[in-house]
Amino acid sequence: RRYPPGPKWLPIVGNFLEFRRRLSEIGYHHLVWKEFSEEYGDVVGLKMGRNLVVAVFGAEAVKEVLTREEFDGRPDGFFFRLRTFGKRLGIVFSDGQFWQKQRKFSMQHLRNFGFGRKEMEEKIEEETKDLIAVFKKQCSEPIWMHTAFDVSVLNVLWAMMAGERFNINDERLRKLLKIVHDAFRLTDMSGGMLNQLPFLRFIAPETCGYNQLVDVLVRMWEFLQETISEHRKTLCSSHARDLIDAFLQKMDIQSDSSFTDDQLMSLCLDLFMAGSETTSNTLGFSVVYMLQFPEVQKKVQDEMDEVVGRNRWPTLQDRIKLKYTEAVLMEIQRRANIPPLGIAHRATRDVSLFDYRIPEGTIVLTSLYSVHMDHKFWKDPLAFRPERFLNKEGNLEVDEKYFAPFGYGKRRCLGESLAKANYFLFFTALLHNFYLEKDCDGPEPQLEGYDGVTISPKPFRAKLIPRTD
Ligand code: HEM
Repeated sequence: RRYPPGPKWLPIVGNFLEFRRRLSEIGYHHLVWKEFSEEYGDVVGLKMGRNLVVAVFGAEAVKEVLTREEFDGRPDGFFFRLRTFGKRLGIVFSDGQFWQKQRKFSMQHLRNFGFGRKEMEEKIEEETKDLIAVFKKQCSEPIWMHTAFDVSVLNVLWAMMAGERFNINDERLRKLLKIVHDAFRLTDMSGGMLNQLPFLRFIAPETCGYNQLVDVLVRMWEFLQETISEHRKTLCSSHARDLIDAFLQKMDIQSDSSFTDDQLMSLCLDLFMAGSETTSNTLGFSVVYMLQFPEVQKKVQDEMDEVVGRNRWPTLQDRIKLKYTEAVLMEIQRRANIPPLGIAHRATRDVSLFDYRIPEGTIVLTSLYSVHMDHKFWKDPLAFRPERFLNKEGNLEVDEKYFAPFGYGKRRCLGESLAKANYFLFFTALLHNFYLEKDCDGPEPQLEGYDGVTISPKPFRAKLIPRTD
């Protein structure tokens, strides 16, 4: 068995230069990979600097990788360790027993603090009320919408993690979230230039993104350190107020050496980053789609008026009846492909995949984009057509093999229930309260966003017209 097909490797850099050349023409990492798949098939093998990188395409191959234990590893290397003090820590880029333990701990304690339960919904409702009130105050002018949900979305997670919330206009947090957005645009899922050719940080620290990345990390560490120190000072051994407290208590019992100061910081960093960026971008794009497809916006509002009425706001209990609205939310996720390549996996031993041999340590990328844009299954994948998720009777019909915005398998998104609840409640609250219209004096809202680990909406404003009827 042989390594998957791909372009010829050059000494030292492998396919690095060819990838960069294509990227400068095409503009998006996932579309460069798509081009490779058109030339070489559903399993493509490259060498990027020192890393072997295999990418898989189509529902069959993606599901195969995401459900096989031997692909449950995460990449290692300079870029991935930079975030976590040169060690393999955190939850997103750790693996093996360490990851299993940390994932279980985080899930269990987030649940204790409301995650996936009624308390979470109540918390989201509070945040939606607050955000809508801010919009109502500001809506005489068009409002910048691409990052409008950032703080509110983070507040829901932060309540469970750190027991606090931020004012929607909190300047420091807004700045922090802005640099997190920028950081997501600096690199790509294979670890980017810094992982492939780490010596570049000495020769071209600016161009390879090293300086900017370190700047983001230092600011994040400072912010998290303050929060953790505050918790340490006021910790009570018999009562945990939030996830940080629960972690500190576990550290104090000293029953498990994987619970350390560095790990607490890394865990917070991972949850902060994974939890804020993806959901805010999805909500940002949902506004773009509603501006570009006003007829869909109207149908959502009509459905909500009929099912929920005008006397109260939609709740999670209404979801089951708001079928068209749910179909719209799914279609936005399918079409916008916020994490187009999911999160990189790693082969934990030599494995065979279909007819190919994948050596231990190979980084494996799963093109969720290719699943959502599969021509055979979706027929017209580029079209924005929420009805594709509804059957003849008007009921939701989803084939999970072809719709996997949160991935599958053991490394499936840990925040899925929170993300879905946030997405539904913020979106419906916005459309319940306002008609959304384009701001003709501002930049046109773009369906295609900025490239990066996650695709993010380009800046745009919208006119929010209160629905008074
Ligand atoms: C719409 C919003 C979101 C989307 C589309 C999304 C999508 C994903 C995807 C595709 C993965 C990778 C699965 C894989 O490795 O194969 C992932 C992993 C992850 N997500 Fe999310 N996510 C979202 C929101 C959240 C939120 C709110 C949190 C916060 C709690 C979160 C935390 C994580 C974590 C910690 C992982 C890594 C899990 C692991 O490696 O075991 N995500 N997410």
